[in-house]
Amino acid sequence: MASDAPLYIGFDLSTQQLKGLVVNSDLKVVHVAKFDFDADSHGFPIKKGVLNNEAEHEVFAPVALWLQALDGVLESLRKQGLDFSRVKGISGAGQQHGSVYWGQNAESLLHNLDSTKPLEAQLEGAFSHPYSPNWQDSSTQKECDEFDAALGKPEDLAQATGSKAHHRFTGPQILRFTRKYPEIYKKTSRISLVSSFLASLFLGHVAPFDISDVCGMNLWNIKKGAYDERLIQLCSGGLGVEDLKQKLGEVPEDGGLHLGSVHSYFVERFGFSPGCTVIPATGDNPATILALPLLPSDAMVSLGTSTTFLMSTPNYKPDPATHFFNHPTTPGLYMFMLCYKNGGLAREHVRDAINESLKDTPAHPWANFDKIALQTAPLGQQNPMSPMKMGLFFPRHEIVPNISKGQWRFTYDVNTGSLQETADGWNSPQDEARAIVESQLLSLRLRSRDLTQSPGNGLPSQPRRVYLVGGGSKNKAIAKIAGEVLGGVEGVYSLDVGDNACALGAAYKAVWGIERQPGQTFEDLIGQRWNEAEFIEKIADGYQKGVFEQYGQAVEGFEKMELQVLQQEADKAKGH
Ligand SMILES: Nc1ncnc2c1ncn2[C@@H]1O[C@H](COP(=O)(O)OP(=O)(O)O)[C@@H](O)[C@H]1O
Ligand SMILES: O=C(CO)[C@@H](O)[C@H](O)COP(=O)(O)O
Repeated sequence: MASDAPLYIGFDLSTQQLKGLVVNSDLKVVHVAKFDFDADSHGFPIKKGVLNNEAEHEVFAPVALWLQALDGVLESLRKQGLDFSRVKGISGAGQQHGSVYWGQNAESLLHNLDSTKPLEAQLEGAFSHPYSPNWQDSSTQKECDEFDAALGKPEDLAQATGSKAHHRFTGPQILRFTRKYPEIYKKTSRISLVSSFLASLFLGHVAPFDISDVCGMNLWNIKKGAYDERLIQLCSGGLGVEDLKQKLGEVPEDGGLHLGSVHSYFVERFGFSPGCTVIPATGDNPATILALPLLPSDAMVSLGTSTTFLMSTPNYKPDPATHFFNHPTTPGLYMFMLCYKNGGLAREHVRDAINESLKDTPAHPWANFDKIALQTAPLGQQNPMSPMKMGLFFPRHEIVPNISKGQWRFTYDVNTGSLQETADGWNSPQDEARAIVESQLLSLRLRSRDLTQSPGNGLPSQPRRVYLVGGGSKNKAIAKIAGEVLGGVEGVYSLDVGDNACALGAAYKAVWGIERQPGQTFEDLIGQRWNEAEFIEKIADGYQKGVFEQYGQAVEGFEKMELQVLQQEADKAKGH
């Protein structure tokens, strides 16, 4: 490839780090840089990228941290020798739902960036509020109840916006903000999502929301393609409907839109070409499905801080337990998503408990966890007559099911259908290595079973392929169990970029935005350039007759277990 051939950057501003990944027009990765918030930042008392106010169930991140991270990633790419003048397009991905509150002087500070100074030094004053509510926040139960009731029932909100109300969704978060900080809200000039915040930095003015990421707000009526007036009215908290609309701004439909050229700050400081174009940044989950030409029969499981299950589908079938978003690039397609707060960090708790109980912290911290998970029989069953062990492991308040933090252990007798809450027969924490992975995967299987179809030949409904991405996708033990629980006629795959799928999807979005022919879809352009043999690897078997059916029976017990815990929690709340 010529030494002046075009390059494209995708950024991933997630919970625990910012990544920047550079690809060429052939979709090959040429640079990756990472800024780990806990390890690489200075001046912020964060843990796992966030701050907590336990008393109010708040979780939030300092916005200035992200500025420091962007300075760091760009410097790191420069050190790697990236020729910024070859970069033709920039796009990005942001952790979903988080909101950034810009102050009155934001546009002028963004416009007048001084290329001799880092971003953090000159934009700290651009925000009316220094923190962005994080997706792990659960402070908005009251506001969620109001959103769920605003159109009738939670089902009606899901039908309109793709999701029932969720603590982390931006609409309920903004409503709480109007109540907790009315004066700051009034002084806020614009509200960005984390994705549009990222695009704003490169553009040098506040960027519009992305057509997919806007669906994570409980404000956007997906079928109408417009904000829902009743929800905007509620969200404004009585502080002005038109004012809120102005703070939110327009939402362009085209995910490949040319938002404008990169700001001169980046041209002067890093040597970007003045013609380098900014393409809308989207949510981290929508970006993840752009990391490969995903077929509607495929499933992706993102094992990041959160666990998410993603499918691309032409069928809009909202349900209060799931999420639908506009597809980030392709009108007429939707993205189906399940999201769990208790993903990577919950598995880490079990991993650490096992290492502690063995008084052994191996060089590879997952070694004991993996070994024990693989040595344990599916569902801890010694033989088909013995009861299945299953549990819920929630160090944080979970999203689906909506259950507060806690840990529950059960046994389930398939032959009698009897379910018992008991730790008898459990060897903790050892048994929990397999049980936590199974628990997370059984929840995915339970909630996605209506979207999968039989691949033919009399086989049961299941995905064609399961693609694992995110930090946990490196883990072969988890991959093996994923194939056993979820199936996948062609197997379980990982991308050769490992945990960088989200940044890769953002970079591909930039390639498509710049190089597409008129009317050419993302799937068509990426499909033509995609080199399957080079880009993905089969890491585990998928469907295995016998064990898949065994987990099918476990799903029944798992559903019962969730309902029982939900009921117990509801009774506890009523003081029974
Ligand atoms: N070998 C591994 N096995 C299991 N989980 C892992 C492994 N390596 C990393 N992880 C998990 O990956 C998570 C981070 O995933 P990543 O996708 O990089 O983060 P983010 O959610 O910030 O995008 C961590 O919480 C960690 O538990
Ligand atoms: O809340 C959601 C999706 O609804 C999360 O998936 C966030 O988007 C953060 O993701 P990661 O940091 O785990 O990638």
